[in-house]
This record gives sequence, C-alpha cells and structure tokens, in this order.
Amino acid sequence: MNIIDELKWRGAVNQQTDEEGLYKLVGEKSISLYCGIDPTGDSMHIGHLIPFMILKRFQLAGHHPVIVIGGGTGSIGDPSGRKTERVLQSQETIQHNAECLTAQMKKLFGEDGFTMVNNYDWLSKISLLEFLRDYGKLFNINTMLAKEVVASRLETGISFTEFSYQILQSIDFKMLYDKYNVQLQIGGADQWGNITNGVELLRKTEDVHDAFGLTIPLMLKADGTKFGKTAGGAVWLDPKKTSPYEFYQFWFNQDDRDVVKYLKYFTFLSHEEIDVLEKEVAEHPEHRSAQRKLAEEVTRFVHGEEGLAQAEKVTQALFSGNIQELSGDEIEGAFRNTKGGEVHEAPINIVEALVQGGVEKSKRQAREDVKNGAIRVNGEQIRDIEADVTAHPNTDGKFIIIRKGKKNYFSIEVK
Ligand SMILES: N[C@@H](Cc1ccc(O)cc1)C(=O)O
Repeated sequence: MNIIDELKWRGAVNQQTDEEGLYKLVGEKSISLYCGIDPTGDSMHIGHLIPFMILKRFQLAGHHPVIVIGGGTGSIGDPSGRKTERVLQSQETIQHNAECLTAQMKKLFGEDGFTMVNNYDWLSKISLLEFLRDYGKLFNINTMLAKEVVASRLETGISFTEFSYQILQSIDFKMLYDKYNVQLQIGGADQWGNITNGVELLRKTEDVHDAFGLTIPLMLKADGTKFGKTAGGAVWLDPKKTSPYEFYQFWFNQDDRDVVKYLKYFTFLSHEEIDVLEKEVAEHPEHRSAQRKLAEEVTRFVHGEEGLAQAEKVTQALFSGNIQELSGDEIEGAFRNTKGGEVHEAPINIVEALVQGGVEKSKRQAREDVKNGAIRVNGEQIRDIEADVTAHPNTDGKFIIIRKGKKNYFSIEVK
C-alpha cells in the first residue's frame, strides 16, 4: 500500500503541494524527508508528537527521516499560529532545550536509521549581505504579507524578525535538498506557508520540480475543546513533567467519539486491529478496550515497556486503594495534580488532618466517614477517630495520601 493512502486512511493528510507527484515518488522509491522542531521548550508535548509520528511511519515504511532541531530558527521564533510576538530566548536556553529535544528524538527514532541536524549550523553562518542578496531578493513582500501567518498579525503587529522567519525555514529546505537529497517536508497545518515557501525557493534557485510539501490536519476533539490540554496543563513527553501514569491516564480517559481517530493517529496498530476496536467501542463502550489499547500503545511508544509497566502498576494501586508499595516518584507522579490542602505537622490526629487538609468540611462529617470505613490513609483503612496519621513513608515526610470513598484521592502536604 502506498504510504500516502495509509496516511489518508489515518486522517493524517491536510494539504499537499503536488499530490500526484508525491504519490508517484514515494510509490517508486525510498526517499529522504524532513520535519523540524524549534527548541522553544525543554520537552516535546503530545501536540509535537503528531508530525513526528508521521515521520516515524515513513521511517517504518523504509524512507529516511531527517529531523531538524531549530537552534537557528528557534532563536528567531515562528509566528505561525500565534497572535502575539514571542519573547526572545537566550542562546543558553535554546542550546539546553535543543539537547533535551535531541535526547527525546533518539528515544522515538532509535539510535540509527535517521539523521538529526541543527539548523544553527548553517543559518548562523549566513552573513547579512548574503541573506539579503541571495535570499531576500527571491521573496516578494506582497506574497509574504498575504500569507495567513503574517496577514493575521498585521493588526496587532509583527516584528521584522518574525516576519523573516519564513525565509529561514525555506533556506533549511533548500539546504537539506542539496545536502541530503531531502525531497519532502512535512509539518502541522500551520506550517503550510513555511513549507510552500521552501518548495518555491528551490524552484526559483535551482529549477527543482521534485521537492514536495505535506501538512497534517489540526487535531480536533469531539467536544470542541483543545486537544492535548488537561487541567494540569500540556501533556509532556518528559516523564518528570508528566509521569507515565498521568500520560497513560490521559489517553485512557479519551471520549468514545475520539478514540478511534486517536488510534489511527497515535498508534501503529493495523487497520484490522483498529476495526476490531472500533466495533468494541460501538458494542461495549463500557469495557473501554479501545481506550486501554490506545493508552498502552502510546505509553509504550513514548516511555518504553518500563514506563508502561509503571503506569499500569500505579493505575492498579490507585484502583485497589493499596498504595503502600508505591515509590516516592510514583506517588509524586500520580498525585501532582490532585487536590488537597496542607497541615503544619505530622503525626496529626486523623480528624484534624481531614479537615485541615481540605478533605472534609466539618469534624462531624470527618468522624462519620472514618467510622464508616470510607477513609484510607496512605493505603490503609483507618476506622479509629483517635488515630494519628503521618506522611506516606516513601515521600520523605511530605505527603499524606487520603482516599475517600472508592476513588477520590487527596494529597495533603505536610508543611
Ligand atoms: N517552524 C516549525 C519548526 C521548523 C523549524 C525549522 C524547519 O526547517 C522546519 C520546521 C514549527 O514551529 O513548528
């Protein structure tokens, strides 16, 4: 099957510069293709994962991915999809972020079978006069102004710096075409302008007709809210920012209306496997088998078998209420965004802890719940209202973890 058909089936094709040409090219031979990422942060989030999963699919289909870490472009800032000017980052921050992203990419793409480059290496070497004479001359201001990215910013304003960004990304494509024979650039829907500019630059400078661009649709959710955002903020790939457990739960909690779309986008499961899961969603949505499979697959891809095992262990522990065996990291990763107040000392009487910690509104209610067996402290049920409680032994004296009823967890900080 042609990889473009595969991508279409997965709902992953938005726009293409030359549909027929690309279809023919990738049907005939293995090509090099690229996708870039600017080091604006020290971790990718799942929004970034979208184009890189597509790059990975190309890799698995025998093509050669090139990943551009935008040390140069990142020091300018892409205005695409933004309403306001970016604040410039220091070169040290950019450098640090670039190193973090490089390490994450290696986890996703393996040790070899792809190429990783940093566009600082060539963009930083172009002199001002060279930039204006060799490239600036080929860009028409009227066309640049008309690009969606710039047009939408004309009212609020856009600096010359960000305005020039599209030229830099075009230079990348040209340079990669020349040096690595990269014939295709992919990116999110908002990258259309930057990508087509590169294709144009190659045509104007070298009369190239076999360079292509493809964009991926914006991910939409059935309920209209933004994809990838949770109450705790973005869903990061860095396990220190979003634990494997939180990551797993994010996918597990997806709506029935979205889950099949995500299986197509974010997993490497076959059509047949996804068809079976789709049927499951329709017939037995309460089993949540599609969500479980989605969570398993994406967690394994991003965090490996070990990360998946940890996510499942924590999920199981929270479900049963037996959280005694969880490590300090696992507890932190599970309860980081869980509500809960503070107490100033521990050991502390359980009724006091429940009220001060924001679990119960009154002492009367607290006593009743304790006596009824509705309260577990650090994994153990406590029914004695005179009992003293203390922090979970694996949290360095920092957190008392309460479960009230079947699934309401609170993490009370001891300050
Ligand atoms: N502009 C892209 C990142 C990028 C950078 C350099 C490139 O050559 C390509 C892509 C983005 O913001 O997502």
